[in-house]
Amino acid sequence: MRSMSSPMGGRRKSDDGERSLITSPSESNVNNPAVTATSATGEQEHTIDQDVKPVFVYALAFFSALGGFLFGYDTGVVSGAMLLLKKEMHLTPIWQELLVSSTVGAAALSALAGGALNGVFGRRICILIASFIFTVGGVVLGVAPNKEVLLVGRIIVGLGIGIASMTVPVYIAEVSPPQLRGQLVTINTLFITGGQFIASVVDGAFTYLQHDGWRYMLGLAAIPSVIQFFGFLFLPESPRWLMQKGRNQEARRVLSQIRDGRSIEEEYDSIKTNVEDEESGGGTVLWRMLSYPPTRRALMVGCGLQMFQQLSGINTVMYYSATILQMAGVRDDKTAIWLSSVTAATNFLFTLVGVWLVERVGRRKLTLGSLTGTALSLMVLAVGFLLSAQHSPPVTLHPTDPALNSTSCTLYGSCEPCILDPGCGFCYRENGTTIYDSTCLPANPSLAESAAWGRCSNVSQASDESFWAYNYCPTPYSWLVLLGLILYLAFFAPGMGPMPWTVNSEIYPLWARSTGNACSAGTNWICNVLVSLTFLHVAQYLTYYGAFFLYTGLALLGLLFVVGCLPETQGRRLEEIEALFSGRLCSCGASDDETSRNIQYIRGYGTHLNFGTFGLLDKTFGKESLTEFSKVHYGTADAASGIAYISFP
Ligand SMILES: O[C@H]1[C@H](O)[C@@H](O)[C@H](O)[C@@H](O)[C@H]1O
Repeated sequence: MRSMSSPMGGRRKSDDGERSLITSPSESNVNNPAVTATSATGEQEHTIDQDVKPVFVYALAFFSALGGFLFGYDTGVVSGAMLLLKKEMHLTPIWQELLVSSTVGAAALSALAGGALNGVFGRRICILIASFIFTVGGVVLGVAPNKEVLLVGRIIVGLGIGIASMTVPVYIAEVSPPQLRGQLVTINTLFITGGQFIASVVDGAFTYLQHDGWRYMLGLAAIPSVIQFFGFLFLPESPRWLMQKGRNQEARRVLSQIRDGRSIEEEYDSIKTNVEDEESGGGTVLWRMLSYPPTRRALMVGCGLQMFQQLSGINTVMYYSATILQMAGVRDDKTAIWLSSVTAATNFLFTLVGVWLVERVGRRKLTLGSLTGTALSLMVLAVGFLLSAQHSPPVTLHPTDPALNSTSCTLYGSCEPCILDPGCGFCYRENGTTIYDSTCLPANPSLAESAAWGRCSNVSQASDESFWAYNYCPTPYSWLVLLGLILYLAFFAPGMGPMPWTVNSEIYPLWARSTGNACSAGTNWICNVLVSLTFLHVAQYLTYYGAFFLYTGLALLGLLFVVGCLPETQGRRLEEIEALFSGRLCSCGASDDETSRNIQYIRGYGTHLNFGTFGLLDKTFGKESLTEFSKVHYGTADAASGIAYISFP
């Protein structure tokens, strides 16, 4: 038996058809002890669960979201740690890149493997494994004697991040009541951005400790992971997973514990029916997902959202924020690091706006609004870079030293092409807004923080006020780029940041949930590696403004995808969401506007139900609602349990 849904005419006011559907069972159906309806706005769910104060669920969400915090902390802390590490361990650019991207690469692999782990061991054990791995990784990084051990530590930490990133949203979604689910899962992304923010503050604080500062930066992550580990020793497994494993008594106990002793019968029955329904399939889960249209569509929507999250360039913007700030005139390294934490704080604060909005406007509108703003801000960033490039200061000094003959740096006539060549940087003096005595010089191959040769080769001791710009050009249009950066974060963080995680945690039926989340989280990490590793090359070939126009185009493509394919999942039970994907792919979103459509789920309990016959509907629900039910398109009832699901054309 499969739950069904479909549109049912226009949105009605609460005093007409919709209300009659909801109220009629209790008013007129004596044979039918429990009938509930859920509207697209989740109104009825609210009346059922509104007064539940699930304190315990908040505690579960908090301890789980520490996984999100570690995800954010470990991905965020590395940029500051690298500044110190590259000096102390004399890291070549290859090693720097390895230490940064090994974590993300390992996260991609373990997120994909996390699906199987989740299916076998359950959510709780997976979170325990992830926090254990985080702790080991933190300790290894903190005590690492050389770069090889550092690399091992970074890979270990990445393995933890991958498992946590796919398990935590699933766990939170499965323990939350429907009307709080979006908010609680979004809290996980709040913790991710919170982790990134704290990491930037820790980076700022420990840069003053030139020797071994990086040990504290990287090692401190072991503290929250130990807290999470011990917290989870006392927390329960997801009742949905327990039922899937046939541990029904345990599931009932956990459900009543997390619902603070409220009646759980209806929820328990609904999960149980869903589990029984799902046990019938054969073959691997991924194969079953791909061959069953609703889960195939859900998977495409889930992976598509994660892909567009990364392709709209969040990590490039985060990574590039220090450089953008340098363009804006912040030359001192330490100030740039501190100001980068302002960027991370903006990301965090606006994710908070997302937590507030998600249950008010729903996932679809939030994602659409966020992605529209993100595309526009990317355009502002691109135009800012374009104007900066068009007004790029010329090279005025052409030193004739023979040491320069072997480099390409002498070929460039202005700053823009010079800084886009990874081997060169721009050395200049300035007087107010006037740039003078400017040269394109080879960069110091290991540090790139100074020129390899001549003026600017020892910038900190230069008495003549020469500036060394390795990957930016001084420009009067930096304000536009800064504006683009702030707008970008303000729009991205409430919607495109958290919604891909939130939506993925709720669009798959139970049997496909861990595999679906593993695939989508894996897609997120793979696209993350792709975008961050290619950014500098893309910029080299397309220039910075070209790169940002490219991201604008990708964000616009993402917008089309969201408009067409993302249905609203707000307020629905996880067991009911599968029905949203029963239509053709990318027809679900387009017609699923709450204002033009009203989806209803009617679930009836009782031995009298037989939805094959409409006459019985009349008897069951009373005359008043017959007009609505005459539109019934499909209905099934399980004779044994007496639970029926019907849908409307
Ligand atoms: O949702 C998160 C969040 O937006 C982070 O800021 C970003 O770094 C991650 O890649 C993303 O998955």
